[in-house]
Amino acid sequence: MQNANLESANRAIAALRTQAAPRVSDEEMRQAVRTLLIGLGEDPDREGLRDTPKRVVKALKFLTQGYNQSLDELLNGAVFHEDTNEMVLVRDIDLFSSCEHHILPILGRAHVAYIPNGKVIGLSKVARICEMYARRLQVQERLTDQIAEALQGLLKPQGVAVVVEATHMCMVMRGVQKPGSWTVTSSMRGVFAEDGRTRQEFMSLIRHTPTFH
Ligand SMILES: Nc1nc2c(ncn2[C@@H]2O[C@H](COP(=O)(O)OP(=O)(O)OP(=O)(O)O)[C@@H](O)[C@H]2O)c(=O)[nH]1
Ligand SMILES: [Zn+2]
Repeated sequence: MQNANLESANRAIAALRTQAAPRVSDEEMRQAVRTLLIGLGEDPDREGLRDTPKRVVKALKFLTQGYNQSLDELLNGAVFHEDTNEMVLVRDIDLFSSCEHHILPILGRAHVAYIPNGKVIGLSKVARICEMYARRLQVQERLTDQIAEALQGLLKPQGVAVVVEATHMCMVMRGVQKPGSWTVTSSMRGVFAEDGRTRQEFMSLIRHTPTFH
C-alpha cells in the first residue's frame, strides 16, 4: 500500500513535470535569474555576472536532478533473495539537499537500516535512494519518510529505520542565524517502531565510532 502511494506520488510528479516542461525553457529560467540579479542591485552585464544566469540554472537543475530519477531506474534490478534475519545498516551517507522554503542547502547525513524478510537490496542502492530524494526541494521530515517508505515498499522487510541529521543553511546564514544547530529526524517502520530493543541496537550502532575512521 505504501509502495502504491509512493509510486502514485512519483507518477503525479512526473506528469506535472511533463506538463510543465514545455512551458518554461532554459532561456526563460536564465531570464528569471537575470531579473533576480537586477532586483539585487547588480549589473547582470558586467563580466563576472555575464554567464551567471546560465550557471545558476545549470546548478539548480543539478541540485534537483532527483525529480528526473525513478526508483525502478536507480535500482537496476539489484534486489536479491537472501535468507537473513540480521540488521543491515548503511550509515554516514552524505546528503546535499535544498530546503523548499528558501532553496538553500541542507547539509547532513543519513543512516539507513532494515531487517530483511527474504530480500536484500544492493548496498549502493540504499545510498542512491537517499540521493534521489535529497536532490529535490525538501523538508527534512519528508526526505526521511520517503527513504523509509521506498525501502519498505521495495523489500517488505521486517522493519526499516532511517535517521537524518542535517544543518539547514536557512537557519545558519539567515533568519534565526544559528550555526551549529542540527536537526535530527527519524522514520521507524515495523520492528523498529514496535520493539524498543531493536531500535536501541540501531541507535547505538549509528553512535558507535568505527575503528577505521
Ligand atoms: N519542519 C521543517 N521546517 C523547515 C525545514 N527547512 C526549513 N524549515 C522552516 O520553515 C519555516 C518557514 O517559516 P516562515 O516564517 O514562513 O519563513 P521565514 O520568515 O523565512 O522564517 P525564518 O527562517 O524563521 O526567518 C522556518 O521556520 C524554517 O526554519 C525543514 O526541513 N523542516
Ligand atoms: Zn529553508
